[in-house]
Amino acid sequence: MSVVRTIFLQCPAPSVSPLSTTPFSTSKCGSVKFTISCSSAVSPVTVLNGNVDKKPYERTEVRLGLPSKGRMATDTLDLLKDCQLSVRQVNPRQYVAEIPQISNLEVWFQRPKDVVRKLVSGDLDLGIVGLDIVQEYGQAGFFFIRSSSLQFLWQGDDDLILVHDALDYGDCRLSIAIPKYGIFENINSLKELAQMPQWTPERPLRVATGFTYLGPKFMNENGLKHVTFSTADGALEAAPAKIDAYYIFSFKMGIADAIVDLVSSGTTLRENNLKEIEGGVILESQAVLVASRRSLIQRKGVLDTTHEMLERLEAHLKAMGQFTVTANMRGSSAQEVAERVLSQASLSGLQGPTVSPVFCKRDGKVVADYYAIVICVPKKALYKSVQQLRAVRIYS
Ligand SMILES: Nc1ncnc2c1ncn2[C@@H]1O[C@H](COP(=O)(O)OP(=O)(O)OP(=O)(O)O)[C@@H](O)[C@H]1O
Ligand SMILES: O=P(O)(O)OC[C@H]1O[C@H](OP(=O)(O)OP(=O)(O)O)[C@H](O)[C@@H]1O
Ligand SMILES: [Mg+2]
Repeated sequence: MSVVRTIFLQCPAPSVSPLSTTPFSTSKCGSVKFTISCSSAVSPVTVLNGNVDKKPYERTEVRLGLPSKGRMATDTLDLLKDCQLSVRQVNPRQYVAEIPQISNLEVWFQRPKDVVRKLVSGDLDLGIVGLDIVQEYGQAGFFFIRSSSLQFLWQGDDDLILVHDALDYGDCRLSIAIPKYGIFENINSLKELAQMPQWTPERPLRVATGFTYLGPKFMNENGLKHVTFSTADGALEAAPAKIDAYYIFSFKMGIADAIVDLVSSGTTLRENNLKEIEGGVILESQAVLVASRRSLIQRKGVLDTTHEMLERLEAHLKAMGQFTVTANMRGSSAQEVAERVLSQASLSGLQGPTVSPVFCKRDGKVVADYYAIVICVPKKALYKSVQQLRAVRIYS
């Protein structure tokens, strides 16, 4: 198994900063006004989610947070299983499990947002969640790595490290959506939405969202003035069980003009007569492996565990993207068959093909009229490659 990404940490004597805390909500984001539709008034209280003990670093085990429920839960366990990292949960009702292949690793099942909060608080060292959740709840800052190698020099002050930013499931986007009807009928871009004369300080654009950090931040960065936000927190307890229901409820009640929510197939938007607009995608998201920066630097075993996981994930994801195509082809020699295959544009970059004679007995003699060729092609090139193999009469 080859190491595709390696982590190389080189840091000056690290300083231990005080425990980070996660604010309950963003009360202001630039000039965008932000309101919360909870029944009780929200004062600027700091709510600790995680270890309030000042010595979280005394534990010796490495902790990995995984989604306890929701659409990411099963897919995450399946991915780990495919990487020979099966999670052993002694009792499905228990929130702590283990991965026997990695010693000293404890798995904690948590809601996705709590995985991120606990990474920031120091209760977890590693986690697998959607990028949307990392950006929304790890807002203290994270270090984004987007290279085929994780070799980096330590810099910055960020709490979270994106160790793997594309685990290939949980694909969705965080998007602004508006009604297809009424005053929005001819509005098809963020620019047009921003320029609507309807929005004033007295009558702002009202946006319902569960993304109370990313939503206002995006509006602010894109120069949308006169916007207020309401969130489902609190309202959820009152009646609707689903956040979608809260949005629809908000439209029906006339208390929201737009939403900021996750979209994948677009079915939910279509069913509710809503549409996305040009320039309204806030974030493209998929499952990621994220780590606490402090744990990577300070806690014994975290770096090794991260290496091990990364190596297995990379090997699996790389293999998933490759297909082996085997075909028999008539030819006069292995060399001639190989030349024919490599004459095709989309096959010529291959390191292969592997060509082997296929023997049969004719007139008492063992002969090889056919050759078996094996090529390895990326998933994206599969269709084209098969077409090109057909073009050289591979299946004669
Ligand atoms: N429609 C979707 N298609 C694909 N991935 C999605 C979709 N909706 C959400 N996701 C991804 O799955 C993650 C978990 O979403 P899920 O709906 O399971 O949990 P949740 O709504 O955050 O749960 P809860 O609010 O109950 O804790 C999201 O953070 C996102 O990354
Ligand atoms: O584009 P689509 O494929 O229709 O998916 C989008 C829906 O998926 C998510 O909701 P989810 O089903 O997770 O329910 P939730 O509101 O309870 O989180 C999201 O909040 C959207 O409502
Ligand atoms: Mg959801």
